[in-house]
Amino acid sequence: MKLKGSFKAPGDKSISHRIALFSLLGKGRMQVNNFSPCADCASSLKAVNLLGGEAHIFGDMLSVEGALGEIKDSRVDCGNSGTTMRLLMGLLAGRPGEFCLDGDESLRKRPMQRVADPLRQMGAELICEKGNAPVFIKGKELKACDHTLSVASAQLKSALLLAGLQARGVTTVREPAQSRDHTERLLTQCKAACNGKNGTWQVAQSELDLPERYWVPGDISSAAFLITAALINPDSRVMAEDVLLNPTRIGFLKVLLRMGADLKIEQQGNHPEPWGRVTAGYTPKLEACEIMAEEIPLMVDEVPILALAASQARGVTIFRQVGELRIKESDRISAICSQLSALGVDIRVKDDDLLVTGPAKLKPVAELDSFGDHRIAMTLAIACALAENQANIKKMESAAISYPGFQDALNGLMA
Ligand SMILES: O=C(O)C1=C[C@@H](OP(=O)(O)O)[C@@H](O)[C@H](O)C1
Ligand SMILES: C=C(OP(=O)(O)O)C(=O)O
Repeated sequence: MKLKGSFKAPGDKSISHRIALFSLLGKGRMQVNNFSPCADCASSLKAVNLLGGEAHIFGDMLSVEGALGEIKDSRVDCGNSGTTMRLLMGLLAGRPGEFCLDGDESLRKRPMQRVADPLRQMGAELICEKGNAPVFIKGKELKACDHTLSVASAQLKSALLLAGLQARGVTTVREPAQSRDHTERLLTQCKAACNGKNGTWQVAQSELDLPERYWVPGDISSAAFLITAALINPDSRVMAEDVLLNPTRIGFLKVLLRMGADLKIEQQGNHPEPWGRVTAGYTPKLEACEIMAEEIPLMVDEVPILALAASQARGVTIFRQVGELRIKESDRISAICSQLSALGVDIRVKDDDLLVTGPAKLKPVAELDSFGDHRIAMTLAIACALAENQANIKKMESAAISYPGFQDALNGLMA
């Protein structure tokens, strides 16, 4: 299969979530262009409107009003979105009122204790039985805390920084390795009392001053599927335009460059975040490499598609310490191992390391399972395109959780 041409991924999901949810702590009217149309961000928008905010979407243009109105419903369904739930835990912990955050079957299995525990240290009152959703919150007056996180998680960091904006004193958050920094960037743009560097951030009580206009660059995590597809399919060359190039999100591009990929990264702007263009061309001789534990948070959502790239590289690619992937929308380690093995890939787990030996010739299969996980679904769709195999991928529709136009974008490049 040959892929040719350029494409624009939808607005970045992580940034879109934050833009929407932060409006609950801000003032002013904001117009957001290229807001993500995905199902996960729709959960955040719904939450904003229930919790007294005002968010209206027209195509990919979002209009949000910072002033808080009446709470319409304090029970919020976060759907499949871990980001919506965890950020709301931090945001609501210091708000007067009682709230209940729930989600779908997958979200109900994901750990919330890691957020609840440090929030309780700040005086928050939260109940999440066995550490899972539903999460009940009784808003309390919060006091600042100095947190040292045991896991590099941007969702956990963000929840604590959002709580810190409502707490008495200066809240410090230290992470063991750098994770995506959209919260820190946006808080700075909203003139919050915050500062920091190298994985240590401090915030003090502040209201957010929402920017009048905000443009969301394309989602590099969504673009990753089509970029990788071009690298592994003969005669292919694609260009991802207007895409986010934040250094804390492009770990997978750096790994692919180490593997010898024909990749060109051109930064074209720095506002509101670094963005530009990525060109990817077929690379017949990808070489295996070792990916260190501290690199994983910088590419955490790209591990499934990178594992497929590794299956086409010569030698053993080792992803160190990928345990966090077990607690995403599915157990992504088990999902990629079982599904790529079914396609004939030599893929194994040793402790928390993932080992992929290539190059593999993918074999045709009748059926594959995404386990309802969007990133697994899109990885398998790219694998099937490479194998020229029309397998039925169970719950392929889950791709819309982050990338509603995925199939059309892939077809468009194949035409
Ligand atoms: O903060 C965010 O927007 C996200 C952080 C990551 O999760 P963790 O921070 O829990 O690793 C990532 O997997 C998720 O897709 C989005
Ligand atoms: C893990 C993801 O999202 P969330 O944690 O917000 O559900 C993802 O988009 O891959």
